[in-house]
Amino acid sequence: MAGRQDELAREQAVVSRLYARLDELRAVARDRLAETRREGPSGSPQNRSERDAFATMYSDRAARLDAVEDRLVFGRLDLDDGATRYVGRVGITDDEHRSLLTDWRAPAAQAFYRATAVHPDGVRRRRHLVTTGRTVSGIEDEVLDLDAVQDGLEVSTLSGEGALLASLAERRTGRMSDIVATIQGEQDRIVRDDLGGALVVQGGPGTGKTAVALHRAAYLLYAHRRVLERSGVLLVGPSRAFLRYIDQVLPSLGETGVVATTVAELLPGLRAEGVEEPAVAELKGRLLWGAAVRRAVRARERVPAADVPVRLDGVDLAVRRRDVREAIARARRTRKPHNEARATFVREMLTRLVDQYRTRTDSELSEHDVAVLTEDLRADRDVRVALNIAWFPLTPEKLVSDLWAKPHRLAEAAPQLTGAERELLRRSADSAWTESDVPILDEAAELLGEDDTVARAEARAAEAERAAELAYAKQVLDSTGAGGGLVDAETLASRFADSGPVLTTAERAAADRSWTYGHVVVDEAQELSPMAWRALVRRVPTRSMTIVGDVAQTSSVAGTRSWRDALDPVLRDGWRLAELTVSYRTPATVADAAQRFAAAAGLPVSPLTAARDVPAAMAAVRTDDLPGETARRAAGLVARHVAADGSGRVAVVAPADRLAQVRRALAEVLDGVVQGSSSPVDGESVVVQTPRQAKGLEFDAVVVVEPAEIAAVPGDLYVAVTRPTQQLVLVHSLDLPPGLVHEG
Ligand SMILES: Nc1ncnc2c1ncn2[C@@H]1O[C@H](COP(=O)(O)OP(=O)(O)OP(=O)(O)O)[C@@H](O)[C@H]1O
Repeated sequence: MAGRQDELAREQAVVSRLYARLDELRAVARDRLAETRREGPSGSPQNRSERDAFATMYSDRAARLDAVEDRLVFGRLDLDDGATRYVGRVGITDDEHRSLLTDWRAPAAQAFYRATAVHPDGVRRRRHLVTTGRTVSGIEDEVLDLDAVQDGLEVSTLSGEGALLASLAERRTGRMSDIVATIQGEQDRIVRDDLGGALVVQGGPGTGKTAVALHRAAYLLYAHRRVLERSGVLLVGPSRAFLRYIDQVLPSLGETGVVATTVAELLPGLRAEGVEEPAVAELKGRLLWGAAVRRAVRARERVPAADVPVRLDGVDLAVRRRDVREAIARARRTRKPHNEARATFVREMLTRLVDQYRTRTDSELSEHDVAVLTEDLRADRDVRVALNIAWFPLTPEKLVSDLWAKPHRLAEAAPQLTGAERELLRRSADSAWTESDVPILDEAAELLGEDDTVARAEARAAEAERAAELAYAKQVLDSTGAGGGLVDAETLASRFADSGPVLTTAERAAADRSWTYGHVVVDEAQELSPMAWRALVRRVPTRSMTIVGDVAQTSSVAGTRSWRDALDPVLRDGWRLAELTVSYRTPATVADAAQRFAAAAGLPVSPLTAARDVPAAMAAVRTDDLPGETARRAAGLVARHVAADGSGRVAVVAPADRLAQVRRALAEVLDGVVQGSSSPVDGESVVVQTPRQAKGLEFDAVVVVEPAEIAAVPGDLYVAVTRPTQQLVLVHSLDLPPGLVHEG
């Protein structure tokens, strides 16, 4: 015992020293920030923007150092050569740049996650340090000794088992936390995999796909900071509620520059809040819309049925069919988007009308005459109308809403759809946009482009200015010796370039539909339709992606049951598959029942082994009073799992048409505790949700109401029963679906 106390004291001394150094570094960053700000708003514009850039750099650094307070150091490696290495959230060095703490993402930390007795990787002993605040409260050692394995002494395949199991047993708070101290070997291999190409991570519920995807984003930002800081990383999740559930993970890993969005929010400034039937979403998700939108755009580049007479200065002219045909062909040859190619079409037509005028009046026209005539023609109402009809300037919204509201437009664009399918898509022009409209709108935006004659001139001027700023920023970095991996010349230049508040890469990217990212992370990727894949892939020309999901949990009819079917059309052979097989969330009893159900229902399940079991993890109650029994059971779970400090979360997962009655019953039993929120992030201890709202989330305990009804979409029931970390209660009046054991 004394030995252990001594060890704790020794580790405490190291940990205290690391926190003291962290405090020093924070103070330095704050002092520099204060100094920069003290200089006030004087000096030349160049001085001011330089100061702004440094202020942003120091405040970024201060924010990063603040974010790593909790469990700053969590590991220690004792190496064969006698050296010792501490592993933590960030790298810390002393005044002389000697390493005190190794960033978990550095190559030197990899052995902390990967070394095993069979492959010790130069490690003699791995130590997990458990800290509470700044106090070391526990130590767990693993001696990587092959003899022990051969003697059958070391049987666990989990690394840092004690620390891992303790973290799995913790009460949930409604927010996801990082797993940096206990990442397992199979997860670490995914986290540190190469940046290039698309990596698909398939795994059953609770195998850590979301956690791994987020840690991988943090790892890539560390290992490829120069590339990714400039181009940015995009994270796509299934809903706003889900993004809020995970939004503290990356900051706790010291990374704040990731753009998080949903498919519904992919287009800046457009809100897609409408809802629609699954059958409509499925239709809109089909790949056919790529070609259909192209046809719809082409239909707005049209030769009139007859020549259109126009009159200028008493001279009769005509917008002739042949001229329109040739001008259209010429404009198309530019291969520019519709609205941009329109300038070529209009110029060509005006030239031909001037030629007609010259022939009709049999006159010599000076350069000046031609310029005046061209402008008069351009301003003439009849000419404008005739040219618009031939080449209509369009917004994506107008193009797509015409498809849904005007049957002839849809028939012309998507002739392969049946009459019944077209009828299904029909809706009025003022209907709200839905999530499945977004990829179609994106396709339209891509093909239409912008009418940007002015914008292009501005862009050229801005580009010249930016080149000058870049040169200046380089000079600043050289002369001050700043940089140090925190900011590069381009980032600095882009900060100089903004006259308003300094914008980060993430802010600029989020506001720009055509921004292309350096890496895209997609979670719950099985739900995406083929059209949504097209829209995402467009945003990452390098195809560098992390795609995580579970094809057995698919609930959207537009989603996928096979990665090959979903990805081959958009990524061809540019993707590779990795699998996660250990469930960290769900107790073994529950995981096994879920697997039996899924197999019986024919879902494409992945192999799954639970990391642990929990006593009395599962129960089923048959009743004629579903709402009442549900409420009583939920109240029991709240009493058991929600602590006085507010930690602990309980969910009731019910079919959509039962939510209201369940909420009412619960409100009676729990005295108004349930506010009707559908998100655990809002601090409520108990929430009532549909399986789809619960997707990706987790709770200490879950009541699933009438599983047989939820099983109408088997993936939904699979999701519902795999949400608890401790306890699952099935409340039912109908027979349970096959595989879910009744335990009374
Ligand atoms: N190595 C680990 N150490 C500690 N906790 C872990 C580890 N791996 C996963 N977990 C925990 O297991 C739970 C499930 O993880 P996560 O939500 O990432 O799984 P998932 O595969 O995305 O699940 P689903 O398919 O249901 O969305 C989380 O609480 C996560 O923190």
